[in-house]
Amino acid sequence: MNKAYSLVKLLDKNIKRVGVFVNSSADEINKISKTCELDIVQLHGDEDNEFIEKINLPVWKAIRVSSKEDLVKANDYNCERILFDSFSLEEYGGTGESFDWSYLRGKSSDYIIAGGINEDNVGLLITKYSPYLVDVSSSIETDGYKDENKIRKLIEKVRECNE
Ligand SMILES: O=C(O)c1ccccc1NCC(=O)[C@H](O)[C@H](O)COP(=O)(O)O
Repeated sequence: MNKAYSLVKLLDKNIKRVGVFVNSSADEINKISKTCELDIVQLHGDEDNEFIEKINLPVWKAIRVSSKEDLVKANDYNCERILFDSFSLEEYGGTGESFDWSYLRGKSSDYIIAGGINEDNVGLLITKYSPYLVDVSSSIETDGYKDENKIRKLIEKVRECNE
């Protein structure tokens, strides 16, 4: 937690601090949120509404998509935002794989989209589906660490969508 907090302290004040958790206890999440001065809690595990109610911060709940029926699950949760990510049997997130975006059927400005987003496909995702946010992980890493050059390239592609 000390390392997380030292990184959080380096962030520009305008950047939202989002903590990603997978099946942690509510007590632990609330404690880490407070210590690390998070703004948002992003839940990628099997958390339900009863659990979400115990979280002291706004919650973004991840739904892992393997069929178009999974998108309807967005209605099941009381939370600030829904994030659609790819389903994997092995991982709760960070798979580097996209789900079939055609399931979104048009504009998706209420939703956060994740899963296999990279500098080659982020433009299409934004122009075609207008998500509330895109959430990117493995494509901007090198050897398991975030790579500044890759992050810059991805941000350039995102900015090109608004030109
Ligand atoms: O990134 C991880 O390793 C991870 C592991 C377990 C649960 C969630 C995780 N990441 C959460 C994210 O929001 C990722 O950005 C999202 O799953 C997309 O990842 P990627 O497909 O690698 O861009």
